[in-house]
Amino acid sequence: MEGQELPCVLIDCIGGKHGVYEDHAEFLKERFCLITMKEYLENKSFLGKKIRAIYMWYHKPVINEELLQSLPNLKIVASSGAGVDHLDLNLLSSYGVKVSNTPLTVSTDTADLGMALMLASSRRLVEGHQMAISPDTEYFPANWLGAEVSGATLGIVGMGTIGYKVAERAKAFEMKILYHNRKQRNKEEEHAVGATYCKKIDDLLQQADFVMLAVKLTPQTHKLIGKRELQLMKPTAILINISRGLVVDQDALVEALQNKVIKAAALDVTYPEPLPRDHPLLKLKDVLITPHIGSATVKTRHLMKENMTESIQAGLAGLPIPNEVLL
Ligand SMILES: O=CC(=O)O
Repeated sequence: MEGQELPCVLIDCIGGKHGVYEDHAEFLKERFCLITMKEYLENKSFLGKKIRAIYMWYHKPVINEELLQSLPNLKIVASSGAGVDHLDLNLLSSYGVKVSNTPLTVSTDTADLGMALMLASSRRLVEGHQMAISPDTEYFPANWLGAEVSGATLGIVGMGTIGYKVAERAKAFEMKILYHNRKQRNKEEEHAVGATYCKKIDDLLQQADFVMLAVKLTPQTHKLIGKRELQLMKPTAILINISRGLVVDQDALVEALQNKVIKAAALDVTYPEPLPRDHPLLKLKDVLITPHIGSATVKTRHLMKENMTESIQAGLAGLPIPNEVLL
């Protein structure tokens, strides 16, 4: 690359709680001229014309029409993760900007986390830990009861890449697997993991001991699980959400948990994130919340960075973009 000008790529910032990891930034700097939002805002008219791609790490920087108008040479937005509900795809397309994501990279870890949430909530791991480390050493594990995962019925809502990986894992736990897809049934995959298709989500909700949400957030899945759906679930059932908070009507979930309509919930996603500290979900004993960490492992985040880099390079070279998100 010596002697050649590196393409300018906008990032939010480096380091801190939300920025691009320092070692990722080093990798990126060998390939791109990185411009942080702060640098861009200080010299908008000059840098705006130079920026050709946005490396959008966990939804940052926020892209709106004002930003798009000031980046006349923007060709591609590489977004980390699978979901693209934080992007206005129509708006980007109207500016001729392509979009990529990293769906395959995140699926294994997200499915692993789904299993971890299912096991942790059913076996009450967080409560158990609190008890084990409490000053009161006179606790009685003999009266400690959870729900069994092995052999139980798992209902997967959304058998996409992540949902399928959850099913593969659940098979090893000898679970009975039900699934519901809004659009298509995949008989081959279904057969491979021994899953049963439920045309109606209601059938799945009524039978499952664990309901795992792995759908994309779209207008059709917005608050897909509300009061009616929660009431269909067994009073012993546990709801696990590894998709997006807005797939669940959170007020209805709080009410269902308070009234023991369902047993428990394990959520990697909520709305907003994080929840306000006085939110009722944070006060309920049968709720386990993780801070949206589906893909948060060293290996996956590293692969995401590589995928995003490849997409930017392909987009700028006019080549087919790996993981291009089409409208
Ligand atoms: O939430 C994470 C993702 O969309 O991959």
